[in-house]
Amino acid sequence: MSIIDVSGITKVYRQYKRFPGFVGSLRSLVTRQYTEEVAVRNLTFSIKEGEAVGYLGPNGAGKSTMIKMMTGILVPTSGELRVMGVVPHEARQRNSQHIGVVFGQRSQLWWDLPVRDSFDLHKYIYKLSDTVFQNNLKYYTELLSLSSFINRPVRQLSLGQRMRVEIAMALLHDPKILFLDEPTIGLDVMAKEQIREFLRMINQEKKVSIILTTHDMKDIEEICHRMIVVNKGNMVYDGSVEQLRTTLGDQRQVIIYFREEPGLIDIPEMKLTHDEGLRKTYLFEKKDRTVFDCVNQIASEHDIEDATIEGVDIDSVIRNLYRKLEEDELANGM
Ligand SMILES: Nc1ncnc2c1ncn2[C@@H]1O[C@H](COP(=O)(O)OP(=O)(O)OP(=O)(O)O)[C@@H](O)[C@H]1O
Repeated sequence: MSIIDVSGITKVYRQYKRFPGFVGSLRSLVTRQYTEEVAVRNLTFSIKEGEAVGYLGPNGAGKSTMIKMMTGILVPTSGELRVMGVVPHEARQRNSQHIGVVFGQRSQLWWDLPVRDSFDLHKYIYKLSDTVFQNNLKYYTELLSLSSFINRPVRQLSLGQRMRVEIAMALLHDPKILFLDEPTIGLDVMAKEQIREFLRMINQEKKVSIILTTHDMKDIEEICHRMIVVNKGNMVYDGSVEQLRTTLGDQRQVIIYFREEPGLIDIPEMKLTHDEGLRKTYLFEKKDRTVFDCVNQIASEHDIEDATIEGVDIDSVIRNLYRKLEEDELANGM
């Protein structure tokens, strides 16, 4: 059963031109000249109950805009969007019963109040029964190890502690869907890992559907089965990481340690991606020859000390996809 249905959604931002100075500001009011920015362009997808979906794309691709439309904060310019049958911006309150939202860069907590008071306010706003509230508070306090700072004001918490509180709060009213915009941004490796483990658990055990945006591919690898990749408002991929690897073909990362500078290596299958002097990294993409064949040719023409051949990791898969998009744009003169 699908819980989110997005059909032909477009969001255009209108930015009014401002003229400088006092006279300018009057002119801005009168002329109302504007430019338009298409942040999301004719997107269609649906998300099923229990799915964990990574929403990816380079900076400015339109990820936050899409999340804001699904949570009802922004109104689409055109198209149809339903979250559990509800049009989010038309019924924000009803929509908020089904969803939890975490914005990594913006807190939903009361800065000067103890954590516990923010939870109490949430109980009041969502009209939670004492039983549901107490049970969930206990459950998330334990799972996210909140007890040592639950009576401290939010402003005294570390970023990692605050993120755990934000996530607990977003889940207190038992939402079916959790939206997270960059939940691990700025966290250290351990804190990231703790949050990923928790999200994986509530997705698998509590069947909470998860939609998250991130620039950290490990978040996707460890939490999401599916990823939607957008670029300049358009969808460029929807499927599993494995499928994307296959779609991009047989790619390998080849690192060669040369004894002396080799100059240009002119082999169509081998693209230089990282140049650190005598240590060079190439992306091998299969055309007519095998990777061993290509490395052998380089070894016969140059003095090399060592070479390693690896399958590409998920970071490289996405980097290669973004690079391909850029190359296509350049080729199309965009
Ligand atoms: N309030 C706004 N007014 C005008 N333009 C906006 C507004 N918010 C976003 N944009 C523009 O819309 C486009 C998409 O922005 P959005 O924040 O959705 O991207 P994003 O994929 O979340 O980016 P990032 O990874 O950098 O957070 C960008 O070109 C941005 O400049």
